[in-house]
Amino acid sequence: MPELGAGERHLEPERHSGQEQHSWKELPRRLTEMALALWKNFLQITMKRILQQRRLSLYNGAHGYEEEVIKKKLQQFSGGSINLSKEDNGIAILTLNNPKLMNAFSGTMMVELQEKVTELENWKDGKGLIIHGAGNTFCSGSDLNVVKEISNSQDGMNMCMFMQNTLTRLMRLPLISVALVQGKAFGGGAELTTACDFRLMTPGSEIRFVHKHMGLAPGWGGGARLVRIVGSGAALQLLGGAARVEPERARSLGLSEATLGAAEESGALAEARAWLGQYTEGPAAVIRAVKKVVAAGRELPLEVALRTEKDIFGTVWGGPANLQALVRRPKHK
Ligand SMILES: CC[C@@H](C(=O)O)C(=O)SCCNC(=O)CCNC(=O)[C@H](O)C(C)(C)COP(=O)(O)OP(=O)(O)OC[C@H]1O[C@@H](n2cnc3c(N)ncnc32)[C@H](O)[C@@H]1OP(=O)(O)O
Repeated sequence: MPELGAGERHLEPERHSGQEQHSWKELPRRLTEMALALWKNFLQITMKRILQQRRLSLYNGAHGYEEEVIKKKLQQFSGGSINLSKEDNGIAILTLNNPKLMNAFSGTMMVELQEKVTELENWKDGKGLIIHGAGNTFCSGSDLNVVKEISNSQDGMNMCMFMQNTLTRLMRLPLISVALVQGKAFGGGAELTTACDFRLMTPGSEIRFVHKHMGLAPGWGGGARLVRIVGSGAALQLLGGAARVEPERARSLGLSEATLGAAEESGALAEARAWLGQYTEGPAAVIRAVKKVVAAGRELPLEVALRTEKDIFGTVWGGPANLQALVRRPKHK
């Protein structure tokens, strides 16, 4: 062994007592436990972030999205209105009201749609929503007079982000939503139908993603949602072909749930109410919980969706409706 200088010492391999040798063997298990704990912590943080994100808009300042600036620009283009009627039975009717222009969206209608979605987010007794157009037609997309005025990149991107924010919030409302399609749902109007949970069509009505003919692709989120509704192949055909989708084809694609008997407004609305009523019968808290569970399953990664479902379950378990049912003991014949 070489001689050491003052203050130096031999670096001997550490010798361990029996107990210390035992703890080294435990190391893989302890490391696994630590890794698992870290993974669970990561998942919980991710879930919290996703849930927070879901409450925040899709776009914000980080994306160069200045909402007040955009709203001010859109409000320069007036015309038509978005009317909302919230009923005691928990069903709301939202009417796209610009019949002179086939219910095309003016700038002020885009801003009003956002305001109505905010009102619906704050309606705690809401269970269902029917969106339809005035004058026996659904919606012809953006008002082309407005489109001409905002055809520059910045304004176009701003309108795109504004409408995506609004339609994403519409899609996530804790209400079961139906687009009642009479007449034409073209361009942005077709995209609006995909932000609803269901579409019901009247005889002779048509959903058509005409974007290609406008030198465009969808911009209100309708492309992404269409893929989730009909699959990527059918979505590519409908978008690439700017295809006319009449009630029968819509049914076969799963784009529409039913073709109604009535073509005129009052009859079609009555049928749509009856159809939706099948799924909104019951306490608002329960119907809203059901929609939230499905919305989570539709959008979130499985483990996050499961934890979200657990949290939602906790809001109804032992609640008034649950306790009353336990007393009633309904027979599900
Ligand atoms: C992200 C997509 C989004 C965007 O890029 O911002 C869009 O949605 S772009 C717009 C896409 N929509 C269209 O291109 C539809 C254009 N309109 C039509 O194809 C037809 O109007 C119709 C919907 C098939 C109905 O045809 P018809 O029944 O023959 O009625 P008219 O054509 O006579 O329409 C009546 C009246 O309404 C005016 N109109 C219709 N759609 C729009 C619109 N999108 N913007 C502005 N004005 C529209 C039409 O011009 C008629 O008015 P008058 O000419 O004054 O009579």
